[in-house]
Amino acid sequence: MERPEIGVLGAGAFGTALAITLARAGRRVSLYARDEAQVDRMRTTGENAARLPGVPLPPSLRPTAAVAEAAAAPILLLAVPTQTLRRLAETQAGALAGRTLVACCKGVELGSGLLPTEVLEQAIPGARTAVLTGPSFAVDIALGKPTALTLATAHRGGEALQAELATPDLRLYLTEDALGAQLGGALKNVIAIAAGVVLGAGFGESARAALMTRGFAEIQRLAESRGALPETLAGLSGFGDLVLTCTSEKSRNFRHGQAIGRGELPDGAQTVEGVMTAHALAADGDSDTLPVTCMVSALLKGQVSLDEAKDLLLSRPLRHERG
Ligand SMILES: NC(=O)C1=CN([C@@H]2O[C@H](COP(=O)(O)OP(=O)(O)OC[C@H]3O[C@@H](n4cnc5c(N)ncnc54)[C@H](O)[C@@H]3O)[C@@H](O)[C@H]2O)C=CC1
Ligand SMILES: O=C(CO)COP(=O)(O)O
Repeated sequence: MERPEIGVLGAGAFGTALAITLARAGRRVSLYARDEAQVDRMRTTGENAARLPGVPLPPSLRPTAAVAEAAAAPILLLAVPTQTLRRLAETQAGALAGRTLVACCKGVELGSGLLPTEVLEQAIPGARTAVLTGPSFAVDIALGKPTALTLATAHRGGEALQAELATPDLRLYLTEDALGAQLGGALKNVIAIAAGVVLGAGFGESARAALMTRGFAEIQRLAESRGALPETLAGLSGFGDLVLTCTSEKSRNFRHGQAIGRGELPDGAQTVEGVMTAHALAADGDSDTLPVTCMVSALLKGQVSLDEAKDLLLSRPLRHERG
């Protein structure tokens, strides 16, 4: 029996990489981009030069500018930035209804404080949702390098979905803790900005390790207070992604922080999820429970200087390590 087609909505770096690995594994995949010119270029050149230059699109991958064509598939991967997810879901609610919707984004929505699956469930009542998250750079997935991710869904049918989305290069670990998986993925971007600031400002790798440790404690504190499972946070979508994003210059969040730490202007054209997520969480939190997040938000808004941020980041009051 032929396996169902998969629709990927959003032809950025991550959506294109996921479409490529699935198509390479023999799946029929349609990749929706809202920009017709981009679709024409992908069809004629056989690559997504804007986001993943040099990686060929397999023949079973069909770029399309018709959302209904991609959304005809029973499983849809929504690979757009968190802050644009609601608009996509609301404007295409009819086409998305009745499908399995897999959020492939990491962040917290500004204003509502909601996580991606919560946004989808609000925009499309009764939606069957999941989230695909964890440590992976799009370029690694696209090039067929081995990657392990978390597939999280609180709905039934997780095993079947796992079987549909796993590829030889993309190993998927299943959990029902969609809350923990999403909070880990959202917060690690904020900590990665802070890690970039620390290195960019020349505070050194030892300071970054201290910051990552405190950042991880912050992720655990917030997520567990909301009911996430500790093992989720210790897994790929939490600790795993924190390590990758805080230690690689391939990360846009890390590079964003690095530029700020160096006193340079960050590249405003990139998707840097941690910026809005920091503001969203800081709006709702306080510097006792979310010290790094609140500091990153204040630094990004220009409310504290780099020197003040350094003190806040690295010179916390002496106390017991477990505190
Ligand atoms: N790039 C990476 O290595 C990874 C990215 N992610 C996550 O994937 C999500 C997307 O990031 P990227 O693909 O890297 O960003 P990107 O900036 O490369 O692409 C975002 C794409 O979304 C499209 N888009 C925005 N609003 C849309 C709408 N309403 N309808 C259709 N398309 C729309 C844009 O045109 C753009 O092509 C983010 O949440 C990111 O954290 C997750 C893992 C790895
Ligand atoms: O989420 C990612 C790695 O897992 C990609 O990180 P950036 O969005 O910082 O590039």
